[in-house]
Amino acid sequence: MLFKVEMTVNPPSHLSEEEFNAIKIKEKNYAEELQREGIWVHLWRVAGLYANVSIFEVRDNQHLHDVLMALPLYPYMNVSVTPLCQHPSSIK
Ligand SMILES: O=C(O)CC1=CCC(=O)O1
Repeated sequence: MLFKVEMTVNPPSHLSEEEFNAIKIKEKNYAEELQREGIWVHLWRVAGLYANVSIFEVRDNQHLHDVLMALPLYPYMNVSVTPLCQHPSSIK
């Protein structure tokens, strides 16, 4: 199942820069692992914003939920999920 996931990061004011940077390193490692596994299929920065647009390929809704809940930055993000299906004019 394919999903578009939009994430906007809201850096918390109660963490030091060092503490927040440590979470960002964990997020990067987790994102790279999911990309290697073929789960995080696309990861794009939204120009001008601390936000991304991503495509996830997962087994089912529960799998997507588990993947997103495990994001180290999850407590500091607004996340929006949109289910995708085949477009009738797509040649893929
Ligand atoms: O910077 C972001 O958009 C949040 C994020 C997702 C994966 C990652 O490494 O950072």
